[in-house]
Amino acid sequence: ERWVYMNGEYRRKAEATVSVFDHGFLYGDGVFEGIRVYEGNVFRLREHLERLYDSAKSILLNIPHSIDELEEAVVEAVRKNGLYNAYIRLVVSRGKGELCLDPAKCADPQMIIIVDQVKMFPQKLYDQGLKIITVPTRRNIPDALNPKIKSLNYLNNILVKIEANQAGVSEALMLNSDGYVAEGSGDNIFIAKGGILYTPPGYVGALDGITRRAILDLCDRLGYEVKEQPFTRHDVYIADECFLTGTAAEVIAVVEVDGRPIGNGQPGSISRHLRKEFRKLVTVDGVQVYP
Ligand SMILES: Cc1ncc(COP(=O)(O)O)c(CNc2cccc(C(=O)O)c2)c1O
Repeated sequence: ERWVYMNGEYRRKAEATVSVFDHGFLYGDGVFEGIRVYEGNVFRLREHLERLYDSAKSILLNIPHSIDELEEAVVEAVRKNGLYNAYIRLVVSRGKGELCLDPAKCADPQMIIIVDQVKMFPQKLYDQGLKIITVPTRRNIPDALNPKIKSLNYLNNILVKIEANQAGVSEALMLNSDGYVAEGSGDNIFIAKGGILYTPPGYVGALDGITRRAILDLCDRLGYEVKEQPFTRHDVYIADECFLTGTAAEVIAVVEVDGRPIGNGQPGSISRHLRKEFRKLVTVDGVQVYP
């Protein structure tokens, strides 16, 4: 039986409900984080919380807790559920309001912490690599709804997921309005060419992924050169390797994009190496829940 943290108290899953007048439900007015627990370690919890507060600040949503209090609440929620390997969904919604957009009419933001089992890609996709496509749906332009804000507004991503489903693939890439590769529906992208790694810089318009940052740190430590510069679908097609990074995906190789085999069509040596090293990182880099 799972416990859900809601605004300072725990409720059973069945009682963990929000009002139909909650603007998170009505308009996607809120922010969230997806975090993983590995063997009792909440991977990079502080970085996730800092991003949550940045996203909230950007939409002028006040989180009624300090970041230290929230860190404590997350650790406590994991402990309360007695899980060592889990997926945490942190949600802050604008809260109950009137049937109009005005956030000023919402008095009590909802602070929710869900702790549950992890849903991942099947192991065979890690061994064989993903076949993905690029889709016509572009990533939100930064001067509309900035893709760096991890908001509850995931329709841009869901539309991409629908196009992936229609094409019978498990992930799809969005371009930005200039035609440069931005990211997947729920993950960041890296390619490798001639031993050098490339990943889109922030200004292309993508979520500043925590896993992406962890891979950049790993590349630094392992001596892989990484260039944060824009690239196109062509650059992906002719790359030696391609892989995606994200809390759910972790590090997963891409072996085909729009029908073009990437490299020799097998997961590449760099992505295999980085995935191995990443798996070592996740049990130590973060906050331990249990003594
Ligand atoms: C649009 C987008 N881009 C990149 C990432 C990777 O960011 P992190 O490395 O910080 O996770 C995300 C995060 N995507 C994400 C996070 C947690 C769960 C799920 C899910 O598909 O259930 C998806 C995302 O939603």
